[in-house]
Amino acid sequence: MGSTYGKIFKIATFGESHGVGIGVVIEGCPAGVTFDSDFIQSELTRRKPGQSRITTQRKEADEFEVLSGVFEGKTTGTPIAMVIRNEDQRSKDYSHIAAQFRPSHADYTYQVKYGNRDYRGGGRSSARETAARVAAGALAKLMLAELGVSIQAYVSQVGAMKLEKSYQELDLSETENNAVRCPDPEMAQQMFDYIDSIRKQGDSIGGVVNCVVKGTPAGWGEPVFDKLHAELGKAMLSINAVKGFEYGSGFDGVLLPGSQHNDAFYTDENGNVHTRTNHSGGIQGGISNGEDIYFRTAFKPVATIMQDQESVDQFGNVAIVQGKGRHDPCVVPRAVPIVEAMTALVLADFYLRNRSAKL
Ligand SMILES: Cc1cc2nc3c(=O)[nH]c(=O)nc-3n(C[C@H](O)[C@H](O)[C@H](O)COP(=O)(O)O)c2cc1C
Ligand SMILES: C=C(O[C@@H]1CC(C(=O)O)=C[C@@H](OP(=O)(O)O)[C@H]1O)C(=O)O
Repeated sequence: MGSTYGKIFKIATFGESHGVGIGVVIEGCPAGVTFDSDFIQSELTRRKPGQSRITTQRKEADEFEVLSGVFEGKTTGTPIAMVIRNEDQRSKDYSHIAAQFRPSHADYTYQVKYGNRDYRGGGRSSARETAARVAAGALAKLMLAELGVSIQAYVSQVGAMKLEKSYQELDLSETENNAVRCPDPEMAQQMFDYIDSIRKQGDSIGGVVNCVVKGTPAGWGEPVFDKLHAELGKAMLSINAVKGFEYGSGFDGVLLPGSQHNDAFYTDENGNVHTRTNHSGGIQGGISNGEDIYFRTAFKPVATIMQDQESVDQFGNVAIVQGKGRHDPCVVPRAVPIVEAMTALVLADFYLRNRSAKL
């Protein structure tokens, strides 16, 4: 079983990329959440491999089976187990890394830590594991939707190609209309062509996924260690290939003096407190303030490229690792539903934790 994530709404994942399958056990999901299988399946379909020319060509249906915790379309409050069987493993692509290490993948560190690693498809280190998170995250999204919270992520950058518009200036309903998942159709086409050219060169490229959460009431989060932004950061940094996280004004916030950075409060016509700007990214002191929560997550160019690379074998001898197999030239299009799922897991957990904060 993988380490658990979450305090009340908890998940643990299991499985390897080239084993029998992968799956998730969810604990702490309240009874009575409508278990919309079609929605959960559609989220898995957004993440699955083989979606287009610019993703890995591994073909997986990623259909899930529920083993427990659901009765007559509703959660029962008992552990929910979901499993997805692997169908299209091609393990011979990995024979050469049984005793060698791909630069910047997890082969070396798993070897050092465990001494016994399933090298086929990277085993447990493969991003295939994120399908299990997406299944759990989809259920968390369903719960949050009942509370009026919605989460939307999109690709904002591929290599140096960057959307300069803020999420308020974009039509986010365009995001799912192209293979890149960039809401600006023109930019999406340029990004697609660029990723495709990188793929043809046998190389890879990184990118950024932005995420916006609407409808979070003020008061979710914890004041000290488990601050809402700290848990979001941990959730994002736990996704394969993630190198950076920033929320609200992020690193650019250092450019403004406090007089411009502070988010002035006002009360609207309905008597609700809001802020005029939102450099805080919807979080102050680790607790949501009711404004939109927004953040950015940076993904590196993936390790496995179709080129020979300098490395060593497990005895420390020089080795040239060949690039083989089916890989994502750029992960961000498929990372969008993963970012959303991890966000949903964090927020579902904080909703449940917040319920005991005051009488
Ligand atoms: C959606 C997604 C797809 C990925 N696809 C690949 C891939 O095809 N080939 C690869 O080498 N790495 C891929 N990765 C990244 C590796 O899983 C990751 O680099 C590896 O586990 C090492 O972890 P680290 O990069 O976080 O240190 C992918 C990551 C994500 C999020
Ligand atoms: C299988 C998936 O993506 C895989 C993620 C991955 C990696 O190293 O992370 C490497 C490739 O694995 P394989 O060679 O076994 O096909 C990708 O295809 C998936 O996301 O479901």
